[in-house]
Amino acid sequence: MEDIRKLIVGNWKMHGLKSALDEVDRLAELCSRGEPKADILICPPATLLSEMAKPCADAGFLVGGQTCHHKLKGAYTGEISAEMLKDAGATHVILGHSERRLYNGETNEQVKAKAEAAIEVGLIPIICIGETRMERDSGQAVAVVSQFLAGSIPDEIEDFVVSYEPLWAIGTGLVPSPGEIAEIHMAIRQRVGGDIPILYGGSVKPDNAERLLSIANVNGALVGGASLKADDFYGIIKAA
Ligand SMILES: O=C(CO)COP(=O)(O)O
Repeated sequence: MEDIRKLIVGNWKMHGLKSALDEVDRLAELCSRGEPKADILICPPATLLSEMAKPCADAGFLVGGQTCHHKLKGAYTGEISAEMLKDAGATHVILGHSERRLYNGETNEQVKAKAEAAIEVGLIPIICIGETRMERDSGQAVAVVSQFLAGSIPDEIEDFVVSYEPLWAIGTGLVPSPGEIAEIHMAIRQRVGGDIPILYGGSVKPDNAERLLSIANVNGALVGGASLKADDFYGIIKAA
């Protein structure tokens, strides 16, 4: 368990034009100063994926998608298949992010089907789960997260990543206490076994990364806002 290599993921969400490639160059320069002790994965908007794949590969970074369709191909206007992500250079795909569950109505069943599509083409799904503030305040956090896990993870799956992202911590500057994070990550660990990386996401910043990444069973971070600027993201990578 202790030797799971840390994975630091930048989820750029709907941010980033071609000019954002400068941030990749800057990050590459910062990371070239020492051997990173973590795997670094950047999930840009799909429009940037192909273009970022080469500079990222040169710098030793992985690239990934932010979602994919559950069907491998077909008449689904506007959608992106897992195979297209893979073809563009992706190794991973974020699935079931709370923003997609919230704004696109994604259900556990859909997340599970998307994960199956991802696995079929050789992508590693990063399955996101987390509770609302109300669920936490009413003592249901562990139960909610366990329910998400049970519903979103395919039965026949070996290689995947789980990311615990409490909804109330995303973009708010709020983070659960170390004890609260440890409790959830332990519950996830008990369900997924010893080899699966479990990330924490929600207001991870350079100044709290070291503390968050030292909590038991926290094997990395899923970073939103602070992944957009290379210097901030590097601050988090360094902490790992
Ligand atoms: O949603 C997140 C990453 O997927 C977290 O976003 P922030 O780091 O901006 O809180």
